[in-house]
Amino acid sequence: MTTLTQSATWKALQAHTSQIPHMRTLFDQNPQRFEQMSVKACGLFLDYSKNRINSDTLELLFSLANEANLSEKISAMFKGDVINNTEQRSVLHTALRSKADQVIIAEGANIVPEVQQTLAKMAEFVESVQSGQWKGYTGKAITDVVSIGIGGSFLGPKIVSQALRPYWHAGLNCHFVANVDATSICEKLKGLNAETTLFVMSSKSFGTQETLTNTLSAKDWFLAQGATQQDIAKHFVAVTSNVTKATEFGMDANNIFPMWDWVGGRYSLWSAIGLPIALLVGMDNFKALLDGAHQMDEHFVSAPLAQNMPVIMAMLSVLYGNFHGAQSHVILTYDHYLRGLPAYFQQLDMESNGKSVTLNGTDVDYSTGPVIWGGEGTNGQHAYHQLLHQGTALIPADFIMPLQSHNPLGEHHDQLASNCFGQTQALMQGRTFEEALAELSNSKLDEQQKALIAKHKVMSGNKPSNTLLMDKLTPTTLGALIALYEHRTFVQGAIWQINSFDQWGVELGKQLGNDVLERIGADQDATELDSSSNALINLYRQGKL
Ligand SMILES: O=P(O)(O)OC[C@H]1O[C@](O)(CO)[C@@H](O)[C@@H]1O
Repeated sequence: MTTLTQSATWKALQAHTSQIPHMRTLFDQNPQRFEQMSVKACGLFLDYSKNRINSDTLELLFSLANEANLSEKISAMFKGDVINNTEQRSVLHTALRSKADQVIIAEGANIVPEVQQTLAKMAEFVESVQSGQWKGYTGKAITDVVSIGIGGSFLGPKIVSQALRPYWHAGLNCHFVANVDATSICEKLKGLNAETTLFVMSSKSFGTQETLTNTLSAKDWFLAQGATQQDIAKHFVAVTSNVTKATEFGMDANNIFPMWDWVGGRYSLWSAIGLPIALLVGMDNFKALLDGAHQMDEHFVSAPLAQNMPVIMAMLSVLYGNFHGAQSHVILTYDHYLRGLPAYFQQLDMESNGKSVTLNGTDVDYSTGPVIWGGEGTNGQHAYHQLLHQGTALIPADFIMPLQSHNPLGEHHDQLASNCFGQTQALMQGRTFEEALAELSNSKLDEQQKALIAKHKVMSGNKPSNTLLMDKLTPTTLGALIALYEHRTFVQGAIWQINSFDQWGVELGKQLGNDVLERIGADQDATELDSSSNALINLYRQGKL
């Protein structure tokens, strides 16, 4: 048994949460609830008043954070301590958005100058591609970028580029390939012109099967269009921490942008892995993105726990996961440009906190990371919101919305906002049997039928949600928003005493995948695995059922 579940605060929270009244009552009891339970930081506004909390709950949650030595753990990360203990690595994605004059030490050296040099190299490259100075093998400017990478080397560039669509440089388009399924790359290459296409291959390790295979296929395609081996340097660049492997693979040394072991894949969009973003939105906007994240870093390290946005959001998630039995958390973006964010936060949180042993190897006896999922509003309202309102699972929700649209059109944004706020209200207050019955008062149904229908219309309410607002979706507010969720994930991991920065489960999948690939290519049927795996491999080898 871990000491966490034996602590007095843990037990006090267990007792306390069962006595918290319905949120309707909490709002009736305290007219100041919104003012007291909202916080503004780095261009973001968080209303967390629609949660199953009162001041005692918050006090207990912050005690839990203090007992976990949260402040010490935060400073350990920021100063480069080796907190990823299973891979013996510092965790310094925050250094990627630090100020140029900061000194941050990893493995005995100040890493800020390298970060700045890489940003300068990116700036030079971005400028030359955007201006048309960078020419393809027939002397034409680049019109299309194909970004090849997977996991953090895909989701960050793709989702941030999508979110910053209004900032794209005219004349450049970007296509993202991640999956090893040939359909993905074949569909993306259709219609592209090799003379004007630039491939950015992103792989921290330079050893990921999908990315290597897709890059080789991209090279084959490029050469098949009439280009020669010497032309490759004008059309292929790589981002990696394994420069040796990239050069051995055939990448021109001048076309390699470095990154480092102290940056986790799912935290890497701030590094040169963000090159496709910078190519699309320009270096000034990329730096504004970094600046937004830096602002959130400063808030995270300096704000007291009770006003610290990432800490508040993390502790609320701990509350629901550990004391109310919630097993999933939904992210609902009320902005079409942010439609990819749930997938980004899904990798960030689930790859980080999907763990079941503590840092020192003890089995946890409490829930850790929830299932993260979601989508864009209002689409979800006509689909899975039904379960949020009336299902048996408790699913805390984050609603995210900019106050101003990049595309103001008639009443669209008013309607979008009213749906967003209306949903949080409905989740919180629900509908009682009496209210449902009253709504049926003018119907022609008899009393028995009315009672039956009313029963089906009851919504218990008391469903928690956060509402996150920003003036407008800009590179800066987006940077702050993503860093907010990074730190939220970190705080949860700190409470649960797990390593949020390794991913051994994912690594096993890679290993077994390679093993199966060998068996698929072997001369004889597979016989050494379990009967199901053998049979599936052999069916595949036959190519038909
Ligand atoms: O950048 P790489 O080394 O190709 O890895 C890609 C992704 O693979 C993972 O290790 C999981 O598959 C992620 O953490 C990482 O972002």
